[in-house]
Amino acid sequence: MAAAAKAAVVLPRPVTFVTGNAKKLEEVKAIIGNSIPFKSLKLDLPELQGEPEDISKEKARLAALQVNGPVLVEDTCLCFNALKGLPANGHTLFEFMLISFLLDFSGPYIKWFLEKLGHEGLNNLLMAYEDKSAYALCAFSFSRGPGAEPLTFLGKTPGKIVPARGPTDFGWDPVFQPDGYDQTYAEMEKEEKNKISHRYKSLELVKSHFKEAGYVFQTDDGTI
Ligand SMILES: O=c1nc[nH]c2c1ncn2[C@H]1C[C@H](O)[C@@H](COP(=O)(O)OP(=O)(O)OP(=O)(O)O)O1
Ligand SMILES: [Mg+2]
Repeated sequence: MAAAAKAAVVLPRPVTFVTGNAKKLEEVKAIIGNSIPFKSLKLDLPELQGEPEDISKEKARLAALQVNGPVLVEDTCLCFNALKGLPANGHTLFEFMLISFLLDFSGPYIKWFLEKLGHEGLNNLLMAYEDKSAYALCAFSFSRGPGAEPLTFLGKTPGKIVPARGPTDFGWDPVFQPDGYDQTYAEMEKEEKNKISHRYKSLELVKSHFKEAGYVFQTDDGTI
């Protein structure tokens, strides 16, 4: 008798990528191509702050409930290395409070910092430090549906913070220069960014997971 094949996990088609950010969606479309059947939904999900991985997982839980099906979400951070190893002495109380806030939260709070301080302000945060190194971190989470524990996939691209160069249509792209390149993310061709970015690396892991898991996608009428 032939050995029984491992039962395939059948999921309703397609996977919904939930984001409120059109530029993210553009990149995700370009990177995923047709390797995963997906559609997108624009929802601004509430984001609990904390570790990037936890924010992403929680986003996936909420998204799965709203969509009532399989979802992908992602949370992206920009983290400054100098602000981690910083001694507290020699700083005013205000700076100390700001620094302790940044130590824990600079990554996940990048959206807020970018909105309030702009590109120049992000550079100024590092003015006193020689170490301008940073990393872009993307945490994709996939949930098979409401109640399913999300799986998280982290992609990280190291680089440094520089004065803004290039088009300003996507977040902090103009101030992030990846290691090994003399262009900022904003100055790079899209295809180039999508070959090395935090988002690309995270999505490569998502794609591998989908391949290994061998999910089978079923449409409403039951066809696969
Ligand atoms: O590749 C990127 N290059 C430059 N900037 C970027 C990138 N990816 C995200 N960003 C910005 C958008 C937001 O200011 C913050 C992340 O916040 P994050 O919550 O993940 O994004 P979001 O709220 O815009 O969209 P979503 O609805 O998917 O949560 O960094
Ligand atoms: Mg968000």
